[in-house]
Amino acid sequence: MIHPDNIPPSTLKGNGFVAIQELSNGAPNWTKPALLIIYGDGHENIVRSIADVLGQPWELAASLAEIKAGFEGTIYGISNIFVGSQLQDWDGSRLAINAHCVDGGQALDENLTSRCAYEYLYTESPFFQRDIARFLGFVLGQISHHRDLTKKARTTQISTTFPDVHAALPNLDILSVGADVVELRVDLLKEPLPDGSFSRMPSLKYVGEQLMLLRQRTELPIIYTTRCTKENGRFPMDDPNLFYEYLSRAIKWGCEYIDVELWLPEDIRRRLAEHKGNSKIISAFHDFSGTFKWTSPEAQELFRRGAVYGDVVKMIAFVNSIQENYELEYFRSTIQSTFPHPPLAGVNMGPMGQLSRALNKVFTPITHPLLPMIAAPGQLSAAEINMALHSMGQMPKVDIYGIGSYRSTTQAIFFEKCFNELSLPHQFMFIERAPKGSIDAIIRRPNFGGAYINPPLAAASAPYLPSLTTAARTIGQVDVVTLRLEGGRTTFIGDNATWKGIRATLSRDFVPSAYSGQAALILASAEADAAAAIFALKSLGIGPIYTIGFKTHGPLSSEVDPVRSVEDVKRLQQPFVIISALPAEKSLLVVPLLKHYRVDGRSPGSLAGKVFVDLANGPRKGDPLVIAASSGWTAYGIADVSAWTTVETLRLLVGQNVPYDFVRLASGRGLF
Ligand SMILES: O=C1C[C@@](O)(C(=O)O)C[C@@H](O)[C@@H]1O
Repeated sequence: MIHPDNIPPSTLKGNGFVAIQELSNGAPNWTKPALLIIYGDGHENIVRSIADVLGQPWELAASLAEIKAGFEGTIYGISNIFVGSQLQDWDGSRLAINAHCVDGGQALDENLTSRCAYEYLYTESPFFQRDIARFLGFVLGQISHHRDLTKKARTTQISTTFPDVHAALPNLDILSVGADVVELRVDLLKEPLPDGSFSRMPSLKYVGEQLMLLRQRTELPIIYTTRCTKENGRFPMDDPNLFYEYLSRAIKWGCEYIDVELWLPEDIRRRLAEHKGNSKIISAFHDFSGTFKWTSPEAQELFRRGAVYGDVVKMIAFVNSIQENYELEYFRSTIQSTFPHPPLAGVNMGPMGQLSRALNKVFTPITHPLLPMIAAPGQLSAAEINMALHSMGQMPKVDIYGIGSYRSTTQAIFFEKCFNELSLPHQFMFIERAPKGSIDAIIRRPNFGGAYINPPLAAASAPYLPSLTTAARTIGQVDVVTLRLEGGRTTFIGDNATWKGIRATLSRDFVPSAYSGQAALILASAEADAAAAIFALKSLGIGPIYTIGFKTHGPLSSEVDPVRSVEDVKRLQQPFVIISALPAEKSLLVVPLLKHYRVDGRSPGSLAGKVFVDLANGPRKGDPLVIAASSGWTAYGIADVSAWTTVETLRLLVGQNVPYDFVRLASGRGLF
């Protein structure tokens, strides 16, 4: 492992406001962050929105002295007019975020930008609460895409080459099917000038707004790239400080990844590493000469240098022969056996290098037919890579099963669509199962490659699945079966994706710490119907859970208490989240509770942003979601949860990332 001598850990940013602790039972214990929000004149609403997303109370203040004397758990907002020069000697006791509304016509105050730890660019119309949740979740260290991606067997990055992100938006969902990360080629952006021409380089204002736009529309983490002219980009190389300026701003904007070219002076790369906060650095090296040698000592040295500041090291060379792919593979295996960290993304450019694009496993750059141009010679699409892998025996064709009731046949059609879109070789088969029928015979079929089961299987009824994930065992239900090859033997693993679907739904518009220590109320006719929801809530560090209609007995029962009477309801801690797992015909029973605990988040000091999830599936008389929304709840239905569950299921079964919005788009209204 390579350790830079003089680099402090990645939390250098100094946003030590959030203590991230994993409790012994695995549930996180998030501390409520202390924030100071600077808002533009007339845009104080953003303070309430941010507090909503955090599940914390808020106040507006007229001076920093007032804020310093205030409660730590309260989110304070101060107008950029009042704050003036006071920020100059801000003691950092709260993380300062400059919230700038780009559609208000107000100019950005660069002085404020430089004094704040982060800058949140947003639009009021349209307004995206989920974008705030994503930004805060990331900068506060509560969400780490990188941690999840490093666990994935293969990852890809789609290199967008649009001069203006607006052009990408209509097709973004389709473009990103199969991609794990999206790259914004900042150097390829073309900022129009009033005279109809384009500026030599996009201004920071233009770049910030383009980044904001992209982030509002994709759930994928973003790589922010300023590729220089020598490495097939357009960023001029005469002033390296320009790279510092653009890249350090990307860190302030909360970009998940920044691409830092290795030719940049050491001082610039070091300073970026020292201030990267939760952003990750991709150290990038490109050689277009056609003479680069993977077998040379120089190649090893380049990796070592990249590894000093890089969380990922990317090395890319133009090649002229197929032989050079074998040399790259040898280089890759040597590097991987010598340095467990950081991961190497190594590919060859040019038609002769395409083999390496199929073999590389870390952040493989991909293109898509809908992009205006390829970002580098020889780039392949996700579908082309899958076909190549299959033809080389690296992705054998298997049968993936959908096992379920008639109702889940539309889900089956969606799976087939995805397999086609990604050119996966697998065959999809749907099998109807009697409600309590065994699936033993199915998993023993010769070409079985995995299955989803909807409705799920009771874990206790499936002794033929000896290996269960912790989630499946604790929840007591299996909704996905995957295969693992161990020592030449195949093991079947029973997993549960539903809890992840529920958790993803809960985290869409609220950060994880919003749930910690808060009360939840769950309604169901039986424990089994609510188990995945309880597990999801516990994974977010929720406080007490109250149940109505059932009692818990198994491993989920700690800190879960049944509500017995109306008197009990009156005494309960106000729930931050209500989940109804009642059957469709009973789903209106939740309505009095939604009304009783109606949300009033408009006034300062009050705790807003409460969540209602209705898991009912099927025809019913009235819709509690409508009533919940009109009582101030942020409400989600089974379509949301099922779409997220499908995203998770696809990841588990075929290792491919398909965005939530694509699932919603491609499955129409009838998925569930
Ligand atoms: O670094 C890379 C890799 C790349 O050059 C390629 O070869 O696919 C494409 C670029 O957009 C990206 O920044």
